[in-house]
Amino acid sequence: MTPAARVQTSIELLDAIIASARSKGAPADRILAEWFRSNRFAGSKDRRAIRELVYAAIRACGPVPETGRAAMLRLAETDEHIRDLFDGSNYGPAELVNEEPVAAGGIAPDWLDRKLAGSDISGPEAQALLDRAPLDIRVNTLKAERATLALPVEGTPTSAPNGLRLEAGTQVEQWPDWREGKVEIQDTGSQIACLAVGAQPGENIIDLCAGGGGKTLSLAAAMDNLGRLVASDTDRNRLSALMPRAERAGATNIETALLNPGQELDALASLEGQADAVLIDAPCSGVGTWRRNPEARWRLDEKELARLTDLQARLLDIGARLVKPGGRLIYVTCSLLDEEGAEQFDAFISRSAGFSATAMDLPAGLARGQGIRLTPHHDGTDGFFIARAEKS
Ligand SMILES: C[S@@+](CC[C@H](N)C(=O)[O-])C[C@H]1O[C@@H](n2cnc3c(N)ncnc32)[C@H](O)[C@@H]1O
Repeated sequence: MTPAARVQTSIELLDAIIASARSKGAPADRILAEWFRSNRFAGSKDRRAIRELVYAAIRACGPVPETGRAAMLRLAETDEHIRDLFDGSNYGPAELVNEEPVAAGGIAPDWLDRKLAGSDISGPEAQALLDRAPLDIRVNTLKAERATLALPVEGTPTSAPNGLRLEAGTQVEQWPDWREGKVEIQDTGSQIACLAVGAQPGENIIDLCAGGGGKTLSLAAAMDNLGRLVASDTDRNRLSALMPRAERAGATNIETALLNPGQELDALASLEGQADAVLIDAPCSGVGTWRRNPEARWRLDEKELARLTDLQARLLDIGARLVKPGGRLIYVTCSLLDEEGAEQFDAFISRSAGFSATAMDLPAGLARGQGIRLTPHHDGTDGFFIARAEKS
């Protein structure tokens, strides 16, 4: 493909991504994967170039752009080379006309910009939300040790005790060490959130929103496979990805529980008041993961944010019922908005007799309300709010 044809293809893909964001349809990654699958003439260099153009254009636009062409023209404002490719050549974008609309730049749609600023995310903190994310792995201590594991490439130790940072794009999933479960791909922020649980061998721990088990596997390793670790979620597909991962990781103390939305406690009734620790890695806006999913900021609206904050409050109350006296509840979101983080946790503490916030000794982050916040700018991790409460 010519460079101009790659730009035109990216414009068409951006049109599809914008329409899909508006209708809450398929995510950008899936739209790209499908296009690559059905257009085999695009070679690996074309695919890489198109992916980079599409994601750079998404990052360059704050609010949802009107069209893919307007989004590409926003990117072209910072890259003259792209502008020159609007030359009307075969398969390339049509020539520029006077006063063509250019999509607005910035960090996010205005309403979200204001919410970020209200949570002290502005300037370089806001800009860093759109950086490219690094690739972090966690050495699985059930099978290996960071100090002695010889990997195909050398990683840089991160602030998480078992973490290593690799060059973005490293094909970790092709390594024998990954297939043998010695390493897991996991952002450093996620690894640090697991440290906040303080999981110990022999404990009874519930990972209430376990999803595909990223944090569950980390907890199983901290427990050295001793004790009981219940991984629950309402999403059957995500939860079903967990056991094969656990097998690869050699994690043997995990059991899964599929929950009914709205009746979560039904499947967990026998565990009420029993858990040494309950981790609530709550569904959230995902602001802290925009580096990986920059188009997520075009999908969020105030109604969805309100739905998420209501769900988070409900999950906190459900989690609280499961904690035993003297046990702990750990609340985590990958959002940087206070209404999903510090304020949500404050409200929980205020309405929950017997629970009080406790200090955590984590290797990164800054105090935020009664918890700790990690940010891409300050910590070089995905953004997280992490807080812990103890039940008297
Ligand atoms: C942030 S993700 C969890 C990520 C996971 N802990 C990990 O580390 O890979 C939030 C999860 O909450 C789940 N969820 C949504 N509503 C829920 C509910 N009512 N009860 C339990 N889990 C729920 C979602 O399906 C999603 O998997």
